[in-house]
Amino acid sequence: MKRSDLAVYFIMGTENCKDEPLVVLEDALKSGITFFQLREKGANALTGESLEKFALACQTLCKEYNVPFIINDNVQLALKINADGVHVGQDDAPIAQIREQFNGKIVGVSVHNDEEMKVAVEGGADYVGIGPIYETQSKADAKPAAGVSFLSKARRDYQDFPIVGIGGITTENASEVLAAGADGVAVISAICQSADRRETINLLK
Ligand SMILES: C=C1C=NC(C(F)(F)F)=NC1=N
Ligand SMILES: [Mg+2]
Repeated sequence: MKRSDLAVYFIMGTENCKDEPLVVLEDALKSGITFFQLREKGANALTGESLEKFALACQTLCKEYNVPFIINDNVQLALKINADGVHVGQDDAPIAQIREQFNGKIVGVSVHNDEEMKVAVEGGADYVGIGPIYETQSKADAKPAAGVSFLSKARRDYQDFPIVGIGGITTENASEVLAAGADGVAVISAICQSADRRETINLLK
């Protein structure tokens, strides 16, 4: 993957959309998202067969638009349906183990400090997600908003490593995240709730 692939990283699960999720995803793909992550969480999250079917439908749409299809956390599902990669947090399996299971695929890691960043980079992650930059509505157990300070430091320490910012990012504050050194922005609500996704996506770049 290229750093520029991270420009507009849409993340979605069935809980994030009022409208039909697959309709939202196709509209987002048509409108120019560059990366997609299926993040199925919450009380009414799909599981088992219905989750697999939904994931396959998302994967088919992403293939049609030549956009990488990443699954959050669910390593087994990502392997089973041959997703383009997986995104894991600090509470998931160690990067070395994930890296081995996803040979030749994309492995993304959430990091919040220098040590986590070092372990992810040295462990072979393809990109890191840094956040929450701003207060987020989309993650119940999010850490407090950290602003761009750590993102800026990570960029100073790793000048060429793929970094995406996440957490409360909108068309209003995306430019600050990019100015701090992110290769792109990861968003849930800004795209799910948009009335004009093409315009929204253009304003996130
Ligand atoms: C908790 C997360 C942090 N970062 C990212 C990404 F933007 F993909 F890097 N995804 C997540 N699910
Ligand atoms: Mg996680």
